[in-house]
Amino acid sequence: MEIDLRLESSLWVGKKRYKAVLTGWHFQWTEVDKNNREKKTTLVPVSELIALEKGQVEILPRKSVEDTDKDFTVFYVKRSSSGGSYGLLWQFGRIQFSCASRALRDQWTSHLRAALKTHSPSRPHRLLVFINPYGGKKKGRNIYHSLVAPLFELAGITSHVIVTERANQARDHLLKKDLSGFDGVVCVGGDGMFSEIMHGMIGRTQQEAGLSENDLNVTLQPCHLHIGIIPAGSTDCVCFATVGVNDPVTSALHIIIGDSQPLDVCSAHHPTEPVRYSVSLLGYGFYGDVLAESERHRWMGPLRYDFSGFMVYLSSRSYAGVVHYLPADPLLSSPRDNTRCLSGCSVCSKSTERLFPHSTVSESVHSFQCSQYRSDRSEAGWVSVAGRFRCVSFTCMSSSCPRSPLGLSPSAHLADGTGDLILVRESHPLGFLKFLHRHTSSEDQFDLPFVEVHRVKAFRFSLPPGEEEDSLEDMESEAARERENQESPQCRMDSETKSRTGSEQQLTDRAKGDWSREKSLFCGPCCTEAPAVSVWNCDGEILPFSEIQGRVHGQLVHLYARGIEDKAACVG
Ligand SMILES: CCCCCCCCCCCCC/C=C/[C@@H](O)[C@H](COP(=O)(O)O)NC(=O)CCCCCCCCCCCCCCC
Ligand SMILES: Nc1ncnc2c1ncn2[C@@H]1O[C@H](COP(=O)(O)OP(=O)(O)O)[C@@H](O)[C@H]1O
Ligand SMILES: [Ca+2]
Repeated sequence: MEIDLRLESSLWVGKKRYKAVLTGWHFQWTEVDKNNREKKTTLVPVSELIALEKGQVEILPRKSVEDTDKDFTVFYVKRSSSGGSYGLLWQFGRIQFSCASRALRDQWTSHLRAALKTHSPSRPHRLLVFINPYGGKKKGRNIYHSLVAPLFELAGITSHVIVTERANQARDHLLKKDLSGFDGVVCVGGDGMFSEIMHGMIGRTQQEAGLSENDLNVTLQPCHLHIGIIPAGSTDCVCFATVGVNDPVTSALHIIIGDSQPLDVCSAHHPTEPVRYSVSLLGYGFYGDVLAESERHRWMGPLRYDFSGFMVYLSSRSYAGVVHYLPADPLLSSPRDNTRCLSGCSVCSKSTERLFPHSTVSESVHSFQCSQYRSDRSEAGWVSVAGRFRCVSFTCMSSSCPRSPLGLSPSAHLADGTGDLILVRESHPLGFLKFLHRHTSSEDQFDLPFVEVHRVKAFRFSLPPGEEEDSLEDMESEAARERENQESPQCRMDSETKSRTGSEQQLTDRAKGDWSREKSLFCGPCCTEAPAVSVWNCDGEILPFSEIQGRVHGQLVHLYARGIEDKAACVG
């Protein structure tokens, strides 16, 4: 039964009179001057009310200034255009109303509370918060306690906070500990920390569903707990690409009002390794090398990527490989259609209907995706491209971030069940610089003769025939044999043996995180040959192998976000 939540009366803010109206979905107030003329109206969707308190209340520091029995204070989401070129910043607005009587005040507060309950039902009440104290500029703890916790408290959210003491603590907690009673998980950190939490959540969901996540053919179950991201990392790409800004208060407000944004996830498989998941970047070649190089310069903080990017650019490497991909339906969208995935995106909404056609989400997802993928696994429809590449990148979303406001693939969609595969062939260094530089402006980085981009559902990358990768154990034992043989520092291998053992040694070193031998691999100035293989950058984590199979799982996780809001539509 629909409760009548409509209420209208005069209210006062200081000495000014306002006409206040609650329609159920919206709460609005309009200043009325002495001649009864209406002036500016503020309209707030009920779903964007943050909190409601009797009396006159301040936060930061939180105190009740004056608890008069005719007053109430409303906290709500207020938008402002960000300094950058992209999304909208959210701040909290606060207004104190005075009523003609205590009875009217109580009527307003009870109506507003009832409207909130009816029209904003999916707000979290209890959250599990993980803070990485070492992410980005190491300010995670401070950001959470000074900017976020007071807002959660105001909104009546209780949180269990864990400041991590080691890498993968959050992942292990999510895999093993009791999560009952929590409505969502909050990640205070960067993309690496988000990745850890995502791995924990996806793993836990599959465990509970009795599914083997390492099996490429298994259709994974979507996670039911939402993830909130408070940006406190180096790239903050997942936050930036799903909210439009990397601002802790904006993200906290999206969490409080229980926004929901589904997100595609790519699973990356290798025969001998556990599955890894990626949302922002699976990159071989340039981005793999940048990440590997940057690990040596972690002390530089976020700048390590720029420094390493510069160094790797100078090394001007390219790598041989064969890429196979399964194109997505070109009638639905294309990576070069010049559209942007914005809040309420119709391509993503249609995908939701396609991915989850019935009301019981889990059953329908399972049957639909299984049949879809079975046909995907046949070679029918797959396309292959061989060559030498400066980079092979795959992203499930635009991957916009402060470094690249439109992102790796500006027209990619957050939740359409596809990802964009970007192939950059060997080219003149200046051409590659042009490609990179276009990421920082609105110029089309795909409009270059050595670049191609494909919207795909799955892909795989292999080394050229005859150069396939052995298992890591094989490589390690071969590398050990090789080291024994190399007691004399002379350059004595024939070029074929050299490149083969060289590439295997590199992978072995990289697998162990040992980059120190990189230069000495090619015994001095007489051998200036570049390394034959690179590694994968999986959302900021090194995957120490070359051959990989990737598959997109549509809308596998949900974030407390709503996509990027259209500036023109939202700021009046
Ligand atoms: C000439 C300017 C070139 C600017 C090129 C910008 C490309 C930016 C693409 C960014 C994609 C980001 C995808 C996200 C990846 C993150 O998951 C992941 C982990 O993040 P976390 O540490 O916060 O946990 N981040 C990364 O792997 C970092 C990748 C960043 C690559 C930056 C490369 C900078 C390149 C500078 C080249 C300079 C060449 C100058 C030659 C004269
Ligand atoms: N307490 C900790 N000590 C060391 N590493 C941690 C800790 N907590 C999380 N990590 C790891 O730190 C890595 C980087 O974290 P992230 O928050 O993404 O920062 P950044 O954006 O600067 O890389 C993540 O892979 C995460 O697993
Ligand atoms: Ca997508």
